[in-house]
Amino acid sequence: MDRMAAEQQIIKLKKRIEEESRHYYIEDNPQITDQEYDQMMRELQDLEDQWPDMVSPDSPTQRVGGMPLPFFEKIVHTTPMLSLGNAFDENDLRDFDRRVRQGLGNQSVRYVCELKIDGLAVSLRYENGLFVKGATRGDGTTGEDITQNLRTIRSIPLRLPEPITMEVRGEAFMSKFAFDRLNKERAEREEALFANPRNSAAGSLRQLDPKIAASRTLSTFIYQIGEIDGRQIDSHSEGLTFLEQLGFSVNQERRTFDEIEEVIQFVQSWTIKRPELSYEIDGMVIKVDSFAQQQELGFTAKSPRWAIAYKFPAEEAVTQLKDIEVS
Ligand SMILES: NC(=O)c1c(N)nc(OC2CCCC2)nc1O[C@@H]1CCC[C@@H]1O
Repeated sequence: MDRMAAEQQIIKLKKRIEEESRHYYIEDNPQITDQEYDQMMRELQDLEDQWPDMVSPDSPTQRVGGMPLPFFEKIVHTTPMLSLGNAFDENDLRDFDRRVRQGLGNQSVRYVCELKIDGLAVSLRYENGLFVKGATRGDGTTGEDITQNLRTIRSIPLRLPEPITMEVRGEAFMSKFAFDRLNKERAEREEALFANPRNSAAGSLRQLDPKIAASRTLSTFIYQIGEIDGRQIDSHSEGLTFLEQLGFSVNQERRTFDEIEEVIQFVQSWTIKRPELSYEIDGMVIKVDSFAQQQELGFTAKSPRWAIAYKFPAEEAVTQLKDIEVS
């Protein structure tokens, strides 16, 4: 195969692999067999070995980085990654709604209600459409640069369909199935077990060797646009739809409501349906949808006045005690 043909074939393979990855990791609906996928990856790897100058950072062969790092660099977030105030019962949600309506001088309010994914908050930076940097939340202002570990997560696009410069935030997590499988493997190797999926996701992303992170099946749900060049987005729900169009994994269980009583019904329904999910949630997040209204409401010292986390009642206390971090 001559250079021109190789270049065309590499472009074609990257496009096909990208599409199949989205079907498999984002839509959870694979269109080809694992063997066919592996075959395409092998063909791409062979071509890149023959034509090394044709390897680009967004190639799926470049997800698992090189050498383990000696330590993680610190990163200061361009905009702080906020924490959330908590609501523990329905009346706390009604109080939140009252504060919001007072703050808005009794305008009508639309809420977006989301599952609160029980994982590790991460920030992803894209420049001209390329994934360039990823960090843990840290203390909300300064996090750790875990770019090479985040690159191994298949649901994180290495390149966006448009050359956008933006930052997005979301939760990296491990599904219940992946968690059970990992602990089974660790038990067989007589290694300490992870107490829960959140700890196993955090422990996996804090591995200095990207090959270990790559061996752990991690997922993401992206839930916020940080800064973004140019584009005009007026509401949180619009932002989430935009994130989906860019190929991010965005949780589908979100709903919008105009009354807090409807939010309360929805929250109660998930308190019951929670065990059916393939991943762990520790509550719900309720946000004022309009960005103009979010701006009007502003922030307290550490969290937005326009959002609140409803925390599900803790399961029997003993499960909380087990929650001891393993390395
Ligand atoms: N864990 C979640 O599913 C989640 C979510 N669905 N939405 C947000 O919204 C952010 C942006 C505005 C304030 C918090 N945050 C979430 O988790 C955060 C990460 C750190 C504190 C909260 O747990």
